[in-house]
Amino acid sequence: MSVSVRPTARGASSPALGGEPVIALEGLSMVYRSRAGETVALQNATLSVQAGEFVSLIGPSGCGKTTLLRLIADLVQPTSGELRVAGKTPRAAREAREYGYVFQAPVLYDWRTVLQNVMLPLEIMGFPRAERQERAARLLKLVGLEDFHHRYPYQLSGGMQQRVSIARALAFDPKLLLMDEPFGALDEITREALNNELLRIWEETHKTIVFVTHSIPEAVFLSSRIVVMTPRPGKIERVIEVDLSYPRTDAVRESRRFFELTTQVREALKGAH
Ligand SMILES: Nc1ncnc2c1ncn2[C@@H]1O[C@H](COP(=O)(O)OP(=O)(O)OP(=O)(O)O)[C@@H](O)[C@H]1O
Repeated sequence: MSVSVRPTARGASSPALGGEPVIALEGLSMVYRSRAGETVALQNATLSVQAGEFVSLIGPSGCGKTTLLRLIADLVQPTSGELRVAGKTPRAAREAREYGYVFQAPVLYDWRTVLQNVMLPLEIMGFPRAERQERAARLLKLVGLEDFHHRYPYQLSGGMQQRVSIARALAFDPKLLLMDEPFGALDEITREALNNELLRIWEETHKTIVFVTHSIPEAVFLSSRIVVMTPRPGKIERVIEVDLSYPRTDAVRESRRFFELTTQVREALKGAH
């Protein structure tokens, strides 16, 4: 896979990348109905994500971040509004395997090796054996696990298991990666290491990433834009452009601008309350 150098702060100028947005939502609402009553999980959300952006969704518990990701992934259907993913309806996008999904906890099969876990979606879709192996090996190299093909999930740390999940989510080489707080359960040091890894993968593969997090520094470090959400009803409060240039290194975390941006996001979250 070739490594490309991105324009600096490409997120800040991402609309200039042009073309059809990878995700376009307009006036999107989602109301869950249960015996306990109705919950407005998302109200009148409008957002568009361009190819190659790294967009984080941040907000307090229950503000609809997972719901928004699940709507994009066609795991739930909106109550009203418009949603296009890769120019298609969410259903058509799911059927065309336009996205990969990484869950909060790694969902791996204990009885399959790392390699077999990554090959699973390809196996289900009937890819020939040689191609399955070649793709899975390439993806494991991408996530830094080329020496762990024949280990089982229980033999890996939590961070390594999430890397396997990321490799598997990329099996069909989707344009879009949806990540629901994938590093939330990890200690701070491992989390920062995986943040660095994820940015490297993003820069190498040119994916579009939508990333849910509760962590302000994580959102600022990774994103080209941060979508700040409010709870009850879940709304998009503000979208903050992150004008830090890529590639981002650990030094970025200690820069004045990083501090200013984390403060800006914190203030927006407070305002949202
Ligand atoms: N299947 C469901 N049925 C009923 N209500 C639901 C369902 N799923 C989510 N909700 C409600 O919708 C709202 C938004 O939930 P969602 O999981 O999207 O929030 P979130 O921002 O991802 O929260 P967290 O940060 O805690 O994961 C919450 O009030 C939640 O209780």
